[in-house]
Amino acid sequence: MSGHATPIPMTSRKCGPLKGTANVPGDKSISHRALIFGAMAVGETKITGLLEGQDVLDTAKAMQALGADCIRHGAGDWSVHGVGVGGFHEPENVIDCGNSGTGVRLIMGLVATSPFATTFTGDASLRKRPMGRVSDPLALFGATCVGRSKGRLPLTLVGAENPVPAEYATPVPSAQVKSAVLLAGLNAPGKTVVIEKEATRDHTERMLAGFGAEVVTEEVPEGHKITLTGRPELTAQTVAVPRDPSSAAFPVCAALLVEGSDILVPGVSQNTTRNGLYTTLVEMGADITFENEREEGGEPVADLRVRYGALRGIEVPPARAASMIDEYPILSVVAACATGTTVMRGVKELRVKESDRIDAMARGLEACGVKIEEDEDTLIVHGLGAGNVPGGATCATHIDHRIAMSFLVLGMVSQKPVSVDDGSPIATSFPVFEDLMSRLGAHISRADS
Ligand SMILES: O=C(O)C1=C[C@@H](OP(=O)(O)O)[C@@H](O)[C@H](O)C1
Ligand SMILES: C=C(OP(=O)(O)O)C(=O)O
Repeated sequence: MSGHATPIPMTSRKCGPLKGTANVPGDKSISHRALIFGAMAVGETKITGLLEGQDVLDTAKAMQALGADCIRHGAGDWSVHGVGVGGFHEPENVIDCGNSGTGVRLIMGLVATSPFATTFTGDASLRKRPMGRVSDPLALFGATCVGRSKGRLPLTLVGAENPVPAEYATPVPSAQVKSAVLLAGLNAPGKTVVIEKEATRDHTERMLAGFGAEVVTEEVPEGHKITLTGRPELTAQTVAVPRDPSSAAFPVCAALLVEGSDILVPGVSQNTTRNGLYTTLVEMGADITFENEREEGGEPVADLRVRYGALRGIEVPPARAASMIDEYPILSVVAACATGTTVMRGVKELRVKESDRIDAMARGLEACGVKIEEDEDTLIVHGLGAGNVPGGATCATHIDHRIAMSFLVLGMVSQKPVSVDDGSPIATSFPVFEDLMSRLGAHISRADS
């Protein structure tokens, strides 16, 4: 049964200017998909820059359990020997996706059109998250799911023996739901269609095309329509994973807030379905330059030069939410240190992430002396201005890596240190966070050190 590591309390305190180069790890979304597509392709897929965070390692184990061989050659350097579309076998044991919503939801899609049973579980955070948003559309292909009440994990999915293609309009903006449907569609005959009102991250569509599937995205009155032709032959590829803009957000925001900082964050994906935070920070007055813009591994990337400067609160357009969904926790820290009010609306999806992120940030910021307002779909932060956040609290992270990293960034600029009750979940997405931030000049310590 999935557990979760022994809690690691951590504290972050005021530091001098952050300086140097921050080589953040590979993109988590692309890393999951590189392993999954490699597992479904014929031949050997070579991956460089793979994120070796626990979420991605759990997906590698799952691919292995389904019959694909995932081999590590060195840091971030992996190969996958795929079994071809429809070539998976029934796993002998429960698939444990740990803390990863992306892992479990994409793999549910992957096995929904294969004629065997797969049982999924995860840690205490993942077992609270809604899976009905994926099992509902997968039923259209002929799959059945039995889980705990409200579709919670553990659940068993029995894949369709004679899958039929499906057409599905996603009721929530979710790349995980979209991807689960498209992955199921790969082993169904005919055309599978997903319609989403707002564009969400498009790594699945890009990678489907890159591995040789026929996939067409069109603008229609309802939003974006993606049509996939089923039962393609996917051919093994070489995948260079760009650096993760969601991980880069932490050193970038820390450098914007810590007086005198000047850092370089090279090779960060600037995919427009992911870069909403950077647009928002620039609107707040951030000194970020996007240097050496180029294409790497099929994604637009840039080197970010980031310098400290005063920031002002803004109203974040709700239409931008999907492109910065994982960045609201760190944005709310930036907002607390800006002058004026930052209004974040249209963010209710944050309530079903690794934790209820609106609640987790609101309670922690309040404990650190920041005034906030919230409702089901909104978080409003009343900024105190640079250097004026009192801090001095221990914030609960609720098994959520982004909450832990956000409060540790706050500790770098608050008057008194900020602690988190458990920094262990940071290893799911950014295992080198402490080391990387310390090299830049941050003071982060563990309770036992
Ligand atoms: O598809 C993906 O890789 C992801 C999609 C997003 O989740 P939703 O699909 O739930 O919005 C995001 O929050 C998550 O970190 C990664
Ligand atoms: C929401 C996240 O991941 P997942 O849904 O894959 O657990 C995240 O990394 O912020």
